[in-house]
Amino acid sequence: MSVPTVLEKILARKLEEVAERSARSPLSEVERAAAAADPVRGFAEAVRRRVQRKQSAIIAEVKKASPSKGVLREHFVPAEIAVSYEKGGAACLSVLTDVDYFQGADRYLQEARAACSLPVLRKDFMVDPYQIVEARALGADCILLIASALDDGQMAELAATAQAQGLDVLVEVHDAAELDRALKLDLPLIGINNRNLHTFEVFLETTLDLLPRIPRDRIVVTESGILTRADVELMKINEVHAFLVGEAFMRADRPGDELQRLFFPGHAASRINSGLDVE
Ligand SMILES: O=C(O)c1ccccc1NCC(=O)[C@H](O)[C@H](O)COP(=O)(O)O
Repeated sequence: MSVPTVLEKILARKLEEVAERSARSPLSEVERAAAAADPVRGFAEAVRRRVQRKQSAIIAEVKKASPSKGVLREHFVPAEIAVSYEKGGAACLSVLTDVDYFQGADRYLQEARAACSLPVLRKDFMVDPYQIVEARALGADCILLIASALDDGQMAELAATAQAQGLDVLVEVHDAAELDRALKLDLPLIGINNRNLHTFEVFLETTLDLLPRIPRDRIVVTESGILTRADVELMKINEVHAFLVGEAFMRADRPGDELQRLFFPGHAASRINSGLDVE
């Protein structure tokens, strides 16, 4: 028998977690909370608006720790980080809610969203429709579907639940076979994760290799391993304008300042947030 990878362990734990949570709060109760949640902020639209102008659309991640890197940030105050990201010119936030492997929490999403006006992705490992309704109840605007964690039937069911809840979906792939499966769903945001979630290897070429296979009506989000100005330039000269970035910002004293330095050097954040052309 082969040793399970970290992704496989995370997914096994998620199934237990869903069982525990639904025993504590039945679906009907979570559905009522979801129906009473604040109106959604358009996540895909916030990304699209910038990409159409060839401006960088940054989905800035709020992540205390990760399985591959351990603790990234000791001073971790999600509301403070969210404010800093908004000032630095982020288009959206991604907040880790997974407790066991990322030291995340549901309340981090709520605190980050309440502190700013940006749309928020619930960054977690979705395996059951319950978690999607829960995401809406928490105030999320978008959820993540990871193709390598789901079969076609599960992806379609989870995407339909998200749509019924009014949530956007970021569907994440790492290779051509996963991309073909993701493209069967009518979803505008395609995330290409440069990190192999089984081995943790990171290659930015993953995005560049898959790009030619993606129809022009989809928005490509390059995810993971963007650390330097050269990484950003490499993506931009290949017409990739949407980025999901965590580590580079989380290790900085002021995450929003680092965002601005990496993506909008020499420009005032007020111009970025007002939608003026800055690149
Ligand atoms: O980051 C990990 O170690 C990890 C392990 C297993 C599953 C997912 C994992 N990360 C999620 C992500 O892909 C990143 O948080 C996201 O793309 C940002 O990446 P980075 O800028 O490299 O922090």
